[in-house]
Amino acid sequence: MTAEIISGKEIAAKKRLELAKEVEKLKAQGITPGLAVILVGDNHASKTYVRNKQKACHELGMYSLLVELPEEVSEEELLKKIDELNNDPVIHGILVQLPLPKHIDEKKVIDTISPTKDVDGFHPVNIGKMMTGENGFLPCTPFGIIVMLEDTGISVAGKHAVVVGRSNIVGKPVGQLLLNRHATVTYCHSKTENLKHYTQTADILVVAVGIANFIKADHIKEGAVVIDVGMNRNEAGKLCGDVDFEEVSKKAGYITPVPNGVGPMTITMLMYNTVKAAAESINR
Ligand SMILES: Nc1nc2c(c(=O)[nH]1)N[C@@H](CN(C=O)c1ccc(C(=O)N[C@@H](CCC(=O)O)C(=O)O)cc1)CN2
Repeated sequence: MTAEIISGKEIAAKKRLELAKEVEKLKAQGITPGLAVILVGDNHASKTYVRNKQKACHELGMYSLLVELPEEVSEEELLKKIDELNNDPVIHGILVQLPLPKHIDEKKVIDTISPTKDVDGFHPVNIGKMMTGENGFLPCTPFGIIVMLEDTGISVAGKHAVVVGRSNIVGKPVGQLLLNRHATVTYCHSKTENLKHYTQTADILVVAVGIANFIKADHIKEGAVVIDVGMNRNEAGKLCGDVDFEEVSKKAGYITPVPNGVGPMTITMLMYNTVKAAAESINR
């Protein structure tokens, strides 16, 4: 079997066309969705992601504000800036690009963002809402994975979904979102014994471990849906995922590539959440 490629790039482009129309409608009502991105320090990768977020805003006709703070900024100053943005009516969404320097408590920072502007979906209020299935903001990468599955016509209900990785940003929430859609979910992680025992029974396998080419063909079941959230550099410095695409794509039913798989969906769902925040601000 040769897997069908799920192109996040193509699905993201289609979703952005739909979003552009929503932005137009909001603008006709006098509201321009506005996103504030806070970048602390000069991490090269973070700068690229932030630039791409700004570009996406501009392409959709949204307002984007970049707040650049030096690596040495104090936690207090950062929290003060967030508070200012919480009270700024032209800003509907706020995100602090991660990772943050070691001297800043990430949890405190996330907790300071107003849940109504938390377009990353990382605030405990939004995480709680996700768990109970209430209306809130869903974290962008897990949300993007669900949209990719839906767009490809892959049904989740009743399927065995195995998530390898348990980060707060990807692993835990993607398992919850799959559970909310009636999958039977198994979480695996670095302490899991006999990983293959679980991955080989997965109808849907989501991998977010941060180890290049970690998942091999013998980890998966013939015809499985394989979602690769990894973003690593191989020995040659080439971008690659957590899944050995070369061999796994010969056995899987569907597979996401790296690049152009899950990655482009992350920024698209961020735009979606910002438009949603702007629309919901009308009724407050
Ligand atoms: N506040 C946040 N910080 C971080 C998040 C996040 O969702 N919110 N996620 C990641 C970084 N990230 C967005 O911020 C992100 C990473 C990768 C991509 C992407 O499109 N990747 C491309 C490849 C890019 C390349 O060539 O290097 C792909 O997979 O095709 C988008 C967003 C950590 N921080």
